[in-house]
Amino acid sequence: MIEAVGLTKRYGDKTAVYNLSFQVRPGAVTGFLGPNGSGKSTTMRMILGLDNPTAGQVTIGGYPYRKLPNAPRQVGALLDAKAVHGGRHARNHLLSLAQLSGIPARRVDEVLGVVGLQDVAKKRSKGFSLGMGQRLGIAAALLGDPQVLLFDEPVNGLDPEGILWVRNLMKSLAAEGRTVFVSSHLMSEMALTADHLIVIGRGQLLSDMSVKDFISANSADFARVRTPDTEPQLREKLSSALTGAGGHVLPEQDGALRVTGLPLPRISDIAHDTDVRLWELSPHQASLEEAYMRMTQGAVDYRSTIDQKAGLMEPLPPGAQPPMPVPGQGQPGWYAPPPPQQGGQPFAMPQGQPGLPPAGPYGAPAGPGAAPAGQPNPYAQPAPQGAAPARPTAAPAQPSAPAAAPTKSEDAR
Ligand SMILES: Nc1ncnc2c1ncn2[C@@H]1O[C@H](COP(=O)(O)OP(=O)(O)OP(=O)(O)O)[C@@H](O)[C@H]1O
Repeated sequence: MIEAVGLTKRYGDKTAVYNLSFQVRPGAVTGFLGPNGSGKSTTMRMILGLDNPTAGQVTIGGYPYRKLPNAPRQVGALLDAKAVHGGRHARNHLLSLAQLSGIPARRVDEVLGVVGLQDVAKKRSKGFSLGMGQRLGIAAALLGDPQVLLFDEPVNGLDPEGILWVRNLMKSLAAEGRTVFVSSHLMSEMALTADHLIVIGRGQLLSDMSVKDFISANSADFARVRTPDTEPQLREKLSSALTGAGGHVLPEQDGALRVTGLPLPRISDIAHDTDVRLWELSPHQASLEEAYMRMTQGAVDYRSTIDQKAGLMEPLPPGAQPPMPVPGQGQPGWYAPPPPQQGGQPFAMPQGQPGLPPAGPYGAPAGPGAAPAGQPNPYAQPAPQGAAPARPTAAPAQPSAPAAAPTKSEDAR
């Protein structure tokens, strides 16, 4: 088991991880999710002893990584697939790692087979594609047949078949009773791969629960209702009637209404009773991707500005309509509205925290992410009430590269 308690990491005045406490249990795949720069890699480096926590601690099987007996045989990790000597053959790369850890050479050939690189074993890794590099990194993680495995974005650059292979590999490693901790940006992929999810934003814990609980807490059903575009007053009329009947109504970007709290037949009856024609009445379920976006939207550091494409766009011909955005399909700035529980938490709380105090800054639950005694929360700047999170007007500076040097990452394997 991996256990973090009050884990905090500061780089100068930058707080990368703040008071993070969680457990990663054996026999399950635990997904580690968070937006760019939220502290996933930093946390993984601290787990692997590549960075020292500023405060708190993290242990594997009760030991900090550096004190773990025979660590390379107990813990395997893929942190940075590019942390490879490009001039070495794939097999030689693995062989050198194996020799450093007292792992027999035959194991190298076994893992090359497991990751499907046996045919390119004698090729220099600098000629490898992104996906082949990921496979080589996974082979290195598996080398010591460890009980604890950490993967930082293992599906990065893999084709659909590779993604499926990684998914099945993670599951089978967990089914063998191993501890599998895997970071990703892809909620949809994690929903298929992981049993448990830990979500962080700006270095703080946002959610710690099983995928099953995450789905039931966040996949609210809703109805999409459209009235004739040509008669906006009908939309207003229906909206008031639905609200009066106890529904919760929110506008969609394309002019439709998103209704929760009323079953479809009731919506239909209300429309009929108020003499409003409908162009659409359809059942929907908020996707996990939407729930994740909603959960992390206050903790996103790097956001694109709208590309104005000044002078590049063809003017629309007179009378033509711009293309309709499709809800949930990633149009810039579109987020699902909050789930139906009005006045409740915007998202479900971590396990074992019933009756938590109100959400902390950036939607972080005040419980697990709350400032430890005597330590001010560096993120505790009040967000403007009711306002969307501020968007930078210019692209922010590129975050500095993580500190883990290739040699260090190799040590961790
Ligand atoms: N060595 C370092 N020195 C200074 N700042 C750092 C260092 N390593 C990470 N950071 C900062 O800490 C924050 C967390 O970075 P980290 O790489 O852990 O995030 P992440 O969640 O892994 O991001 P991504 O999903 O983009 O890989 C970022 O703001 C980053 O700039």
